[in-house]
Amino acid sequence: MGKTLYEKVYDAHVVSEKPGELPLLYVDRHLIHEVTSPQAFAGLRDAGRKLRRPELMLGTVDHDISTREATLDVCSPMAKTQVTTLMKNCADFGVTLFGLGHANQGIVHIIGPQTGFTLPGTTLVCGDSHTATHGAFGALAFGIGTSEVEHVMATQTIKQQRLKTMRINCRGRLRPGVYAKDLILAIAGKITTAGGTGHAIEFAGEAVRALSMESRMTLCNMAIEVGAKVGMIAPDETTFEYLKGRLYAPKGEAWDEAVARWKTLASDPDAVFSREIDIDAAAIEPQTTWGTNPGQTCAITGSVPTLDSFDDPVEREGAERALAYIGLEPGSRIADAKIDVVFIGSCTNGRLEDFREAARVLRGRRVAPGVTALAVPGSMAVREAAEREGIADVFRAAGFEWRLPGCSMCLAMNDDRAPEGSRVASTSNRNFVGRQGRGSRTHLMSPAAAAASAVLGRIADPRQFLE
Ligand SMILES: CC(C)[C@H](C(=O)O)[C@@H](O)C(=O)O
Ligand code: SF4
Repeated sequence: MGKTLYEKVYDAHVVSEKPGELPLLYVDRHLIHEVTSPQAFAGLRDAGRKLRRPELMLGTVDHDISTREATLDVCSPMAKTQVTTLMKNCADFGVTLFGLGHANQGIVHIIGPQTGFTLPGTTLVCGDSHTATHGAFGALAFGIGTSEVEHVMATQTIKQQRLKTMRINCRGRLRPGVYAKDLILAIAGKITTAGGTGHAIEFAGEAVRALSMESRMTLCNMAIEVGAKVGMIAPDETTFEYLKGRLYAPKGEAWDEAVARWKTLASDPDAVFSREIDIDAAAIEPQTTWGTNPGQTCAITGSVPTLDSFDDPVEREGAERALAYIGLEPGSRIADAKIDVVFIGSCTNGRLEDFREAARVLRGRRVAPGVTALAVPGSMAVREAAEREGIADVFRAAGFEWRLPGCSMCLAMNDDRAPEGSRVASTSNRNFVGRQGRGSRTHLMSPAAAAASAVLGRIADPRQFLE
């Protein structure tokens, strides 16, 4: 029987497997950031241990740094401590760090791919739940806890259960004005936030093959939001073209060898998945969330569900609670919801393509009066490229604040917080209660939809602004 992409990468990394114990996997790549690494380094120090392979690690600062200035002076005491601790740890232990102001600094899930640190067929871990993003390259990538971070630092291995496999076949092509973000929100709406639990998801089908690498990352980024630790896409010419020539990508003969190897990773035609799901990608409309988890979605052209539409009493009660928090009437048109804040950024949608698409909507238009709009590039490289292309000017002219890279209002650990009670059109991945600031209310959507919402001051379909 053939193997799936996930099984091929998993099996190639098993170091030891004993009855009654979790298999031990070799780790090829380890990304770290300021929030989940300090205790791990401290544990290592206490035990008098060194890093097993510091050259396989890469660090960045992203979660609680300021996006106004690239200095620690304007950061919270907590951020100061975390960032300076990471700087010291990386210096002491010999880890490359893209620190504040560094040309490669950015959100951890953006800088890995951008530098070619993320490669097909590798195992990649990070103390961060959105590590599945890197699966877009055909890497087996997943988030780990802080004690596991320490284990990887000391041994370059991790204990990891074999997951069940799920293939999501995305048939047809996404229509213009409909993006990878809409696809993953539609999937979340269909399978719920628990649909992928215990599975490694493979996104496949014509719609996925047609996506750029940046869009594929958006898709895999949110695998965790449907309950799966892992989301993968088979590497192909799009993948190779993206990686070629990047800082840490193999060069010369090693590149040709690597590509030949990567071409063998795709799931075999006779591979069997534990579960298969079909999605009609061509039928998807722009999506947004109406509730407090990413599975509570509807079409932007549609309405918030009525309570009668829920058969399951638990779901119905959840919807009722979510709507009370979000402040929307059951059955109301979602496009009537007025917004106060717009956030374009995060590891879901903070890449160049995202800003390009939003700029298509914003060119020659203005943010509606009373709306605060933030554009936060996912990395310094994204920011520079957007400046060079004139995109940054489009955002500024429209009335957006054009910031420095970081997680920012995705989780509001720095001072980018949506005010209490405000409604936010956001390109991030989580719409949990209070996620973007205490009492804030989040609607997840694509960058083009967020830009359209900024212009109209209410949740808006981007297609009306796209020629
Ligand atoms: C801070 C970090 C541990 C967290 C995560 O694991 O995802 C954050 O990135 C998030 O998105 O909530
Ligand atoms: S941008 Fe948001 S989701 Fe991504 S790593 Fe940062 S906090 Fe987590």
